[in-house]
Parts: sequence; structure tokens; C-alpha cells
Amino acid sequence: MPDDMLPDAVLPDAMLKVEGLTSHYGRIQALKGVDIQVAPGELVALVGGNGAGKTTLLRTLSGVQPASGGRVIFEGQDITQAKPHARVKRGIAQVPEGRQVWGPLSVEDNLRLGAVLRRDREIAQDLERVYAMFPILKERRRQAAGTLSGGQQQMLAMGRALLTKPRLLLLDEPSMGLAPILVEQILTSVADLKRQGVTIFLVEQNAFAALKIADRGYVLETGKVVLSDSGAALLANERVKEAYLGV
Ligand SMILES: Nc1ncnc2c1ncn2[C@@H]1O[C@H](COP(=O)(O)OP(=O)(O)OP(=O)(O)O)[C@@H](O)[C@H]1O
Repeated sequence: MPDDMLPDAVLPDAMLKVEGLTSHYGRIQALKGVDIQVAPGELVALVGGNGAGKTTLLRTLSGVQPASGGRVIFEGQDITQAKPHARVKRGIAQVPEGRQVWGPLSVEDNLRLGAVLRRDREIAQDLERVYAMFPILKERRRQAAGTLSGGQQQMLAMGRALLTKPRLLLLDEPSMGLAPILVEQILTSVADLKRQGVTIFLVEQNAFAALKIADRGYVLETGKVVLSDSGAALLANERVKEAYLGV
């Protein structure tokens, strides 16, 4: 393990522990033994270039992509083989790359889809919380989701994930395809969510924006973690600056 990696002992109570995780597409190995930890209440960013394996890692955490080796431990339970819906029930929600909202359905029906696995009666309250966070969604709640802009669809995808009442939110490239001002707005919302107590694992190609709000970060290259440190230290790291920040 390189000197700049955090040893396991630093996070004895990690909410999420990823140990030696591997994943394949046929003969292509996309993840080559990934070790990552996220403590309760943390906002942890994963940055890396095209094809590094970021999306594959998130899909393996949410259970839609099988792991070929290693382990995923969530709140002390081994969930490496658990089905996606079982992980949602345990409190893991993923906001997928490209939003994937249901275009013909209304904004509010999209949000309610996030709550279909819930049995409690607090859904109306949580819906109001999402509307308070993203007032534009309340304004457009009866409108078809497909008519929203890219930034609004990202808010909707985040709102839908929040309706599952997650303890761990997995975000895949929320800034993708958005104008710089919207990137800032979306990532400010992500930082707000952390302040409200949601633990967040944020995958981003926009390394600067992600590391700026992250407590800690990991750099993934060709399926392996090559660096890990606080968000601020990674922003100041020469290798990160050169490869991901264009400075
Ligand atoms: N469905 C697939 N079939 C075969 N290979 C795939 C598939 N999806 C991804 N890969 C390969 O796995 C590796 C990791 O891809 P992945 O999409 O996880 O990277 P990424 O870091 O998310 O990149 P991007 O930012 O471009 O989405 C790449 O080499 C990619 O070509």
C-alpha cells in the first residue's frame, strides 16, 4: 500500500467498506481490487478519467453489476451478493449517470417512485423536504419530467433517491452535461445533503468541483485506487493537479 493511502484502522466504524473488489465485463477487468471506506456522515469523492471504472464501481455497490471478487460490507453486513432492491431496503440509494427519470410521468410521480419500497407514513413529509430543497420541482410537480432541463432532471433524480430515505447516497456524475453555474448549484445541494446527515459517495469527472466539497477523496485509474487523502490535500496534490485539474 503506498504511503499516501489511509490505513483501514483510520476508519474503524466505516459505514461502507469495499475490500479488494473486482468486476469483469466478460474478459475485460474493469475493477482490479478496489479498497474504499466511507464513514457515517462523510462526503467522499471518487475521481478519475474516462474508463477508469467509476461507473462500474458504483453499479457494483448498488448491485446491478456483479462483483467477481472481493467484498462490499455495509453497516457490518456482507452485501456483496445482495440484490439491488435488498440494498435499497438497507438504505443505499443510487442516482444513476444520465439521471434516468421517467419522461412521460409527472415530476411528482417520479419522486413517488422513489418511495415504492417504503411502508411508513412519512412520505408526504419527505416529499415536502425535497420540494424545500429544490423549489423548482414543486413549481413543476404536475409537469412531465421529460420537459425539465438537464439540471432540473438531476435535481429530480436526487429527490427520487432521497425518497428511499437513504443512509448512503451514491451519486454518479451529477455534473455531467450541465453548464458551469448549474454544476455549482447541484454540488452545493450535495454539500447541503451532507450537512443534513446523509452519507455520500460522489463519483465525478469534474474533480475540482467534487474535491472542493469532499471530506476525503480517492483517485481511480484503470480499475485501481492510486491515491487517497482529504479533499483539500488532493486538490493541492501535484499529480492530481496535472492529470485532473488541468493546472
Ligand atoms: N458494458 C460494458 N461492456 C464491456 N466493457 C465495459 C462495459 N462498460 C464499461 N466497460 C469497460 O470497463 C471499463 C470501466 O468503464 P466505466 O464506465 O466503469 O468507467 P468510468 O470511469 O465510469 O468512465 P466514464 O467516465 O467514461 O463513464 C472501461 O474500460 C470500459 O470500456
